Amino acid sequence: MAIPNMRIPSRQLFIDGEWREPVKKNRLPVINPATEEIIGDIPASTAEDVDIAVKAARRALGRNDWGSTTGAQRAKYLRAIAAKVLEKRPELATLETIDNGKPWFEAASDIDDVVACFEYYADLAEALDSKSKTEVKLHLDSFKTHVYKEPLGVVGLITPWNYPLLMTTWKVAPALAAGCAAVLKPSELASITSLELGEICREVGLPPGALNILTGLGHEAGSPLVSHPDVDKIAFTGSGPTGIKIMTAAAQLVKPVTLELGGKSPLVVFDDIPNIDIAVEWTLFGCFWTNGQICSATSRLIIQDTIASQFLDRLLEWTKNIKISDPLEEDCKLGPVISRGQYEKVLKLISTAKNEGATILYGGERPQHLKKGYYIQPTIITDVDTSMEIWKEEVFGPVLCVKTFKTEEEAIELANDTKYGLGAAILSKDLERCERFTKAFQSGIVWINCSQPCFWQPPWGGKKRSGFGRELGEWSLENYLNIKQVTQYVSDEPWAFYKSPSKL
Ligand SMILES: NC(=O)C1=CN([C@@H]2O[C@H](COP(=O)(O)OP(=O)(O)OC[C@H]3O[C@@H](n4cnc5c(N)ncnc54)[C@H](O)[C@@H]3O)[C@@H](O)[C@H]2O)C=CC1
Ligand SMILES: NCCCC(=O)O
Ligand code: NA
Repeated sequence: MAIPNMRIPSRQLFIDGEWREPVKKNRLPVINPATEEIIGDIPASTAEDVDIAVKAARRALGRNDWGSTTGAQRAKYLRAIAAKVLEKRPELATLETIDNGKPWFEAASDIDDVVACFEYYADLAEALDSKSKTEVKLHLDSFKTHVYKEPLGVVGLITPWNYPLLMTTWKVAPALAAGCAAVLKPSELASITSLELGEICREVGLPPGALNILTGLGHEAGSPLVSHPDVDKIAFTGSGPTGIKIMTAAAQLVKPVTLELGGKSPLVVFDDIPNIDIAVEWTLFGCFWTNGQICSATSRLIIQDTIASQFLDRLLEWTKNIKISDPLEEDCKLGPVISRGQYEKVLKLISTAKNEGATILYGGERPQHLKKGYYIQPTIITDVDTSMEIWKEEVFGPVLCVKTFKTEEEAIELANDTKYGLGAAILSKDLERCERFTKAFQSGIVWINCSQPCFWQPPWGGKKRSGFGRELGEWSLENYLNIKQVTQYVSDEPWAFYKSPSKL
């Protein structure tokens, strides 16, 4: 497949079904992390734009062309969006790669997931019609109670940069399926493909105001969205500190939030693995896929001491074999991290690990052959102590730290030794042991004999400092529905709680 060359389309904000210049007319640069060059710009929205977008969303909910649609009618729009995304797959993949830095073939596979997600939520939107009013059986005949599932209202969706269009889709697809009107604020570090989703919605004729897209900085656009009194809910994916800020601001308005935050997930490897190369590859994929910028990365390898030396030797050979290049090259397997800020943050975490006494077994620096771009070698750190920052803090870069264990109890203790609780993985031939670990892992996601595969049907999310709420599957639809119970008195008899006054 020839990778198309692309220029960044120049876009405005997408509000009320059309492109609108931000009130303050500011714009932000778009930087290609592989070249460090400015390749375009995006509009910078502020509180004034947020207010205009929220009003447009509220109007959409009040109009028949969106607010009173059935799930089946909304499904048509979702399927039309899916078809358009598929049609534009090569161009969207290229835009994703030059904006985010992920290898082109990974970006293209993200776009496939976007298509599947919109189609999946179209099916769920259709199915919603038969579930939007259900009777609840009571112990009394004089009353009838029904439960209505209705759109929650205007929802604010705030997304990160590591899977730009996919994380946007994880929120937009279920929100639209539920019949909400959405205001999306993608990350300023990778907004291009989310703006292209606006163009796709315009082309398929999505009713104005159903989806509004405001690019801009977190504190200038995201924060006013969270605090806006006419926004009914916030769904957020990003860092822990920002999640805390969002939850604090939302609490002032008793506004519900779902938070998909960071992680420091373990990968436990036992010496009974049937094939060391299969186990080594899952270990690499679990931490170095997406240029290492995965919220659920299994960035802590916990390996049984009986196999550790042989496993690490093989891990080194596989790691040296990873092709690090411009992500537009066909067989690139590791591109740059998202930004200079992230590049410096990751290198700082590595140097702190060294200063605290850990060993950089491999990597830890800029690859020699790449003088430009925010590239960091895939890095393996050993002689790690549980008191070290590299063991405790999320790196969000291609950095794997390693500890050994002797017994199952020790492995479980090490695996759960984290403030996070997103994912956890175990590689072992003994499936009863895997079952024991599944129960013992303090996480929302468990992988057995693999790491990272993520599908749109099961729930996605964590516990502890990884946040709460679930994305994907039917679970995500619930995030955007209001559950209303309706109780009707169906008897002709008086209620007779009070003594009736003398007859009229
Ligand atoms: N869990 C995940 O999937 C992700 C975790 N991260 C973690 O977050 C760290 C920082 O990355 P960032 O992109 O800066 O994440 P971030 O959490 O700062 O930003 C994520 C989104 O929140 C918005 N935002 C920032 N401050 C806000 C505020 N006060 N109110 C409302 N919205 C706000 C941003 O504009 C962006 O759209 C990374 O180093 C990584 O550790 C980053 C991206 C994804
Ligand atoms: N495979 C999707 C992971 C989602 C995230 O890193 O936020
Ligand atoms: Na960028």
